[in-house]
Amino acid sequence: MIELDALTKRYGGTTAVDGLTCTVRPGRVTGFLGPNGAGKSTTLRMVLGLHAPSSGTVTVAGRVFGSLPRGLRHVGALLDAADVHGGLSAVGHLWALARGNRIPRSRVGEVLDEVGLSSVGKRRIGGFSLGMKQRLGIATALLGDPPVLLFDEPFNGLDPEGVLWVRGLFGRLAAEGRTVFVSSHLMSEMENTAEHLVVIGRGRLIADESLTAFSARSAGRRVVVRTPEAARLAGVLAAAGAVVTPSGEETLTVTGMGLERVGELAFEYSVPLRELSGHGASLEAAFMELTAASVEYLAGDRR
Ligand SMILES: Nc1ncnc2c1ncn2[C@@H]1O[C@H](COP(=O)(O)OP(=O)(O)OP(=O)(O)O)[C@@H](O)[C@H]1O
Repeated sequence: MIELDALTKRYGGTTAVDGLTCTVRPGRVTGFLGPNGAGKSTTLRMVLGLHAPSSGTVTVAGRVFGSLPRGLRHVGALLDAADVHGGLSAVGHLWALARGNRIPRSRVGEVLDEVGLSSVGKRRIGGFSLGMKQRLGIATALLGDPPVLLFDEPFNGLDPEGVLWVRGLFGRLAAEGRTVFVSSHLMSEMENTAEHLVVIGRGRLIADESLTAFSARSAGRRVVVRTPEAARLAGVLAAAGAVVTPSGEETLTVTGMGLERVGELAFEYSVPLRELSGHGASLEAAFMELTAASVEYLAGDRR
């Protein structure tokens, strides 16, 4: 597992990662979510020992990763798919890495097969599309058959078929008992990918919970109630602190009060109901709301 303890990184006056504490567990896909500039890449670089923390610690399987020999066998990572030597072939690139990490050559063919690049293995990487580079980056991460895998924005440049394939792959890797930590700035990408979420904003932890718990929190935010006595019910609900908006002759939209309480009050005041339903914000909207205060740049500078 990956353990972050009060992990902090400062660049001059900017605090990119600010006292982050969490544990990323094996056997499930953990989504690492945050708006642009939240500190995701910086965190992943510290996990890999590429950047030293200003304070706090991060360990992989109980050890600082930089101190582990033959790194690719312990942690596989896709950070920046474009960061490859364009003059090499995919096979050449992977061979070089396999040699440096004492990984058998046979793994090169296996991982190219796994990511669907076998037929272009001998072609120069410089001619690859962004999606092909993403696949090569994933092949690189898988090369050492590591128990811990990090992926920074792996969906970038992938077509819908590619997105589905990556989701399936991550699910399989997690089911094999590996730790799979995947960053994204889009909740929609994580919705069908991750089982657990770590959400950050401006370098700070905002949420560390299952996707189910996150969904439950965002569901039922708006209650729609239909009754022939809409005006009377509106008065009762407003007096109890809800914000009530009529949306039709018999229909009210209620916020600031849960579905159960609306039902209880209607019962208490003998208001007959024809509909009582909870409507959630989309997960994307819930995520945006959660991180709104920590977005680095807002359109129109609405800060
Ligand atoms: N080498 C650096 N020098 C100075 N500031 C940096 C450096 N690297 C990152 N930062 C700053 O740290 C903050 C976090 O950046 P980081 O790239 O980790 O965020 P991110 O969540 O990965 O964003 P994105 O989704 O845009 O990739 C930003 O304000 C960024 O400008």
